[in-house]
Amino acid sequence: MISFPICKINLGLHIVGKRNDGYHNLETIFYPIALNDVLEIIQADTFSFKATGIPVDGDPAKNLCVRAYDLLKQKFDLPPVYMHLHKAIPLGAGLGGGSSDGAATLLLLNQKFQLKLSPGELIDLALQLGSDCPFFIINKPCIASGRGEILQPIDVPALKGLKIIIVNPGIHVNTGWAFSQITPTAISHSLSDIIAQPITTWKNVLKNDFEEAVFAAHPAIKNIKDQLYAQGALYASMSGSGASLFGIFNKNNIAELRLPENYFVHQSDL
Ligand SMILES: C[C@](O)(CO)[C@H](O)COP(=O)(O)OP(=O)(O)OC[C@H]1O[C@@H](n2ccc(N)nc2=O)[C@H](O)[C@@H]1O
Ligand SMILES: Nc1ncnc2c1ncn2[C@@H]1O[C@H](COP(=O)(O)OP(=O)(O)OP(=O)(O)O)[C@@H](O)[C@H]1O
Repeated sequence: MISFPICKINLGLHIVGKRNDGYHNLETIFYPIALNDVLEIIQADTFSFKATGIPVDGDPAKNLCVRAYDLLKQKFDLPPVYMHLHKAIPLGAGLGGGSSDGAATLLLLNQKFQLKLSPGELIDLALQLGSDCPFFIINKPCIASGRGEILQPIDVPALKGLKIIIVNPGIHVNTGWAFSQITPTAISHSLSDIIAQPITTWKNVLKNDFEEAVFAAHPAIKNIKDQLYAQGALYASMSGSGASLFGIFNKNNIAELRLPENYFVHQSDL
């Protein structure tokens, strides 16, 4: 069976409080983006995992696909499988690519071996893999709170018919470090009220709390946001804890950005 794990951007991201378990409560809107990896799972005589495409760092046994399989294996008598992950989503980019692969593995195995896990049970398992993982069980625009697992689907009419450009400069921002730089504050504007307004009103009110610290540490990341606005973006922001930036444009106003050749750039319709 094959699946196409997509990625996400965050429309607004507020860190609202530090929790006793070391994580933070946040409020954000997850928006799915049509940039995807490919994951194939086939029943086999022995377990194996192969990754191709953009190289994934670290121990393959800790890949989120393998961790998702192991998590289900603790609960169910799963047969061995061959898993092939082809990576196209940049890593450690604030786009949730690894989380999406982990969630896709849970969804595929649930379907293939008829495990009958409900969406709520899949979300609980996904949260054990990472805070961004539960969203990828749903894969529809959602307003999120808690660590990101309290999810409410939401319509974002302001984005209909527009185009997105994602730029990743390949700078790695450690997520734990980014959270450690934030002093949590109570949310002053309701995210759902903001995104119900026309996109031209978002610029000064829809904010990613990580930008200040990440831009201070990496001026090259801020420079991309400035370029996106200079090229006519209706709205531009960093996604997650970075380092990807996205700009939202009218279809007839696609940016011609002057970026270093090694930067990753993706364009798609919203
Ligand atoms: C920044 C976001 O991408 C926004 O969508 C996510 O909150 C990050 O989610 P993620 O990459 O799945 O992160 P995790 O693997 O769960 O956590 C990495 C580290 O980030 C910090 N962390 C993460 C999520 C959260 N709500 N509070 C935190 O404090 C913790 O130090 C944690 O050890
Ligand atoms: N399937 C996978 N795809 C990508 N990275 C993975 C995967 N499995 C494990 N990882 C590890 O997770 C790290 C973060 O990758 P991911 O693409 O999920 O970044 P991200 O969405 O920006 O997350 P973070 O916000 O934690 O940086 C990678 O550097 C890699 O070591």
